[in-house]
Amino acid sequence: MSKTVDGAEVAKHSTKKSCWIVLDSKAYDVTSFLSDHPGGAPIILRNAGTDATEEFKKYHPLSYLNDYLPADALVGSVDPNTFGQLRQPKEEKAAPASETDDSKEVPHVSLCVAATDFEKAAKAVLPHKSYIYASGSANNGLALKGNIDDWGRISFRPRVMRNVGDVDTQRKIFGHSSMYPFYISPMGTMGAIHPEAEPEMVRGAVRKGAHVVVSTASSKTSEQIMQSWIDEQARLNNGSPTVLFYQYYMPVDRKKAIALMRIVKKCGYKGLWITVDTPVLGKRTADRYLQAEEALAVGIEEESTAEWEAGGDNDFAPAMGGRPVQGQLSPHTTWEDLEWIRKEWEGPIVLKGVQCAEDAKLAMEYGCEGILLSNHGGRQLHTAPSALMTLLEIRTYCPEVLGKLEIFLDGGLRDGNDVLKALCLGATAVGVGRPFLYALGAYGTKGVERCVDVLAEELQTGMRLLGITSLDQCRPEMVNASRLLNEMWRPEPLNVKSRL
Ligand code: HEM
Ligand SMILES: Cc1cc2nc3c(=O)[nH]c(=O)nc-3n(C[C@H](O)[C@H](O)[C@H](O)COP(=O)(O)O)c2cc1C
Repeated sequence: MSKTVDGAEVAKHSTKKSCWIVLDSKAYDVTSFLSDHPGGAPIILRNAGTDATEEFKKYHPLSYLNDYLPADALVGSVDPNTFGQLRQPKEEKAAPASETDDSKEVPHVSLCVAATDFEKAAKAVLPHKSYIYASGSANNGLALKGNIDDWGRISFRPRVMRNVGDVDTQRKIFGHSSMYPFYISPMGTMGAIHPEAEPEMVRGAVRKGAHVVVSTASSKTSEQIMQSWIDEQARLNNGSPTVLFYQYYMPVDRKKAIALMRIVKKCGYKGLWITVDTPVLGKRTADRYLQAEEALAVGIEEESTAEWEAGGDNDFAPAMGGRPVQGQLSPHTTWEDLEWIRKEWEGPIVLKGVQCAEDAKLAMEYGCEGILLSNHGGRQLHTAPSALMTLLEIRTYCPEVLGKLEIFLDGGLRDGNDVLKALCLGATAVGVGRPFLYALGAYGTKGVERCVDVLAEELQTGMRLLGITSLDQCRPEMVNASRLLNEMWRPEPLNVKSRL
């Protein structure tokens, strides 16, 4: 039996020298955990001496208390009659005036006419920290900018007079029909974006018949997310083609890695998207500024995270706030790991984050069923290539990959016509990330549905104007990629003579 403590006693421990926090009606002494917390010390300090259960649940399951806190951190159960004596949390830092829109009003969802419109709406309602998390990119943002720009640097070569009365936008991903050739990209920590988190996103997707790739770093468990799919399907008499795939950050610990894969399999996820572009976390500049400001605000200087991000002896995956997450991803992963993964996972495997022709070829040789050309939405390597650039490399240097693997692209897709360009160049389907996250943040399920509709309408119009009625008719000659091809990587010519 643990002892009982008063709220007033807990409230006294609200500094970095002695920091207690109430979670699930129990008080914990987290003083020594502060510097280990992957979400940073400031967020816990802001909640020191308070009941932080609801805030905590936004980001992680209660089971984390057992998983990550030492057993002696438990101080005792809080006397329910003394909850009123607990401290109230410190206000979250407001966004700097330059960062905010004048109005906090969310426009009516029907005013979101383009996928890019959801960002403004989300910025108006999301806590500043959540918006920074969603919108952030690596270093000075050039990789993200390149992603968006490159879609505009390919133009169409349409055919006319081809009877385009009816168009069919359906596409199969590993045999699973989707209403559209785009799916919702995996994005972690949706609890910071919407209180219902991933299930809210899934409900919108199921209603519209679009597939979803669920992130390992989700706020809800794989089981909870799958349950939301089951429930929504039941509500629709199992009438939606939507299926869920799983994005896998390989835990460092092999036992944990296998256990996670078994859960994913048992839940019924239809494919494993293994993220390979994140051996360490990229430098999320906007998050870093925010963390430094938060740390100063609660009276601690931001400790350097350089050591963590280099991987070191600890292994980490991305976290909101730009901090590494302990034990979720190994910088030591190699191609050979695919062998044991294959033994555990019979379904399709997609490598998420392939960024050059050589690796595309290796993925094929190692027996993967798909590759996702992606630079993680410009959040990882500074000036990493856009997915389009990588696709052009593959077409040039190892076109055999295109016939063998399912090819996916993501990053910067903001228009149904971008989707069409990818398909003309041989993609099976594409992933869309931030627009759906912003739509979720601003409008919940309704926003997710609207975002699907916006992209779908552009796609249908684009197909008609391009002169096709089904996606099988997409051809490389329907786009002009010359500008990008001019800039594509070429091997150094072998006959270059040294001037030395
Ligand atoms: C006191 C016990 C706590 C433990 C054991 C704990 C544990 C963790 C762990 C393991 C992570 C890594 C990310 C993940 O796996 O999801 C994390 C991230 C995070 N935590 Fe905590 N945490 C605690 C308290 C809190 C509290 C009280 C808050 C907020 C009020 C908070 C907010 C966050 C945030 C914002 C992140 C980054 C989100 C992410 O990347 O998923 N944590 N925490
Ligand atoms: C907020 C956010 C969180 C993300 N979380 C993950 C993740 O947990 N796992 C992963 O493989 N990719 C993650 N990504 C990358 C996306 O899956 C995808 O590659 C990228 O967002 C596509 O670019 P777009 O946002 O420009 O559409 C995340 C992206 C964002 C914006």
